[in-house]
Amino acid sequence: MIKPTSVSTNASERSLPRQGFLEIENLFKSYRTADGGEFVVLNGIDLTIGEDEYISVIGHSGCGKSTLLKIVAGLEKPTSGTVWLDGREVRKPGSDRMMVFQHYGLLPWLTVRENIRLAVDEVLKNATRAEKISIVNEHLAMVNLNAAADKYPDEISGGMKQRVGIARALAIRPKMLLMDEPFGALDALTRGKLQRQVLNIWESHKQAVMMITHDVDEAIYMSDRIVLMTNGPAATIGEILEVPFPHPRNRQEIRQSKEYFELRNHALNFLDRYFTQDE
Ligand SMILES: Nc1ncnc2c1ncn2[C@@H]1O[C@H](COP(=O)(O)OP(=O)(O)OP(=O)(O)O)[C@@H](O)[C@H]1O
Repeated sequence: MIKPTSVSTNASERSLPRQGFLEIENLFKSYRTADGGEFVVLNGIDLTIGEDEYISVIGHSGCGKSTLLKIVAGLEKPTSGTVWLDGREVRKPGSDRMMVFQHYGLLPWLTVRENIRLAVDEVLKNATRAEKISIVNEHLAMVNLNAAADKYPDEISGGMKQRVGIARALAIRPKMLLMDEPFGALDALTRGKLQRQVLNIWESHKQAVMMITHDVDEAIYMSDRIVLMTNGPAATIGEILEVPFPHPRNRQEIRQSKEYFELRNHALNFLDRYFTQDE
């Protein structure tokens, strides 16, 4: 039997001391419409994420997942509410949070190595040249890209480009990794391999991760908790599901279990319920 963890929006609870590494408190986001009205995207999001917790966010298209991630990244401002990271309010982008996008965001005129190096130069300003070279090499190796280090983005596959994006994000040692459908553009085989690679890295250097996905199996395989969002407009968190499998996980093994089946069905039923309401 799947028991969603409670989703609290009780104001009195928010005055308790902060316990999470990332704390999203009573977050609202709306946009002005052309006719001067208000389009509410996020309607009161409360979420706490632990220092080494891997969280997935699932919801129907347009419900506001990317908006939520961009607010945590500091790329968008909330209309009201607050995001705290490690006790400090998030007001703008910072090197303590790195984003990985679905469409890579690599600079085409730089090689794989130079793309990673650029981020390291920008952020780790006090590192020596030798330290920077060693960080870049370490992260190239982490995602098995040594052989492609001197190639340009045009000369490598989509899966390899995504590995460069991940290496670049990790190389600056952020406190938190924010991933917006990082495997969404990849074929199934490459996606599976890269999911495992990201988990290997995360299992050896645990950190807070918030990942948007449309794939329930990916969310169960990778994350500690799954945040299910209701449909937009005015989306909020519907349920949060605990994933009961310890890391490291074996995809084939967990898929055989009754808990996997129940969790998957619970998440899919939640999404179906909201989809049906839309029709
Ligand atoms: N700058 C903006 N101005 C006005 N509306 C916006 C803006 N950015 C996003 N929206 C609207 O906010 C809603 C949520 O968008 P968002 O991209 O966060 O959804 P999403 O859940 O990530 O969608 P998808 O799964 O399709 O990527 C959408 O209706 C979108 O049109």
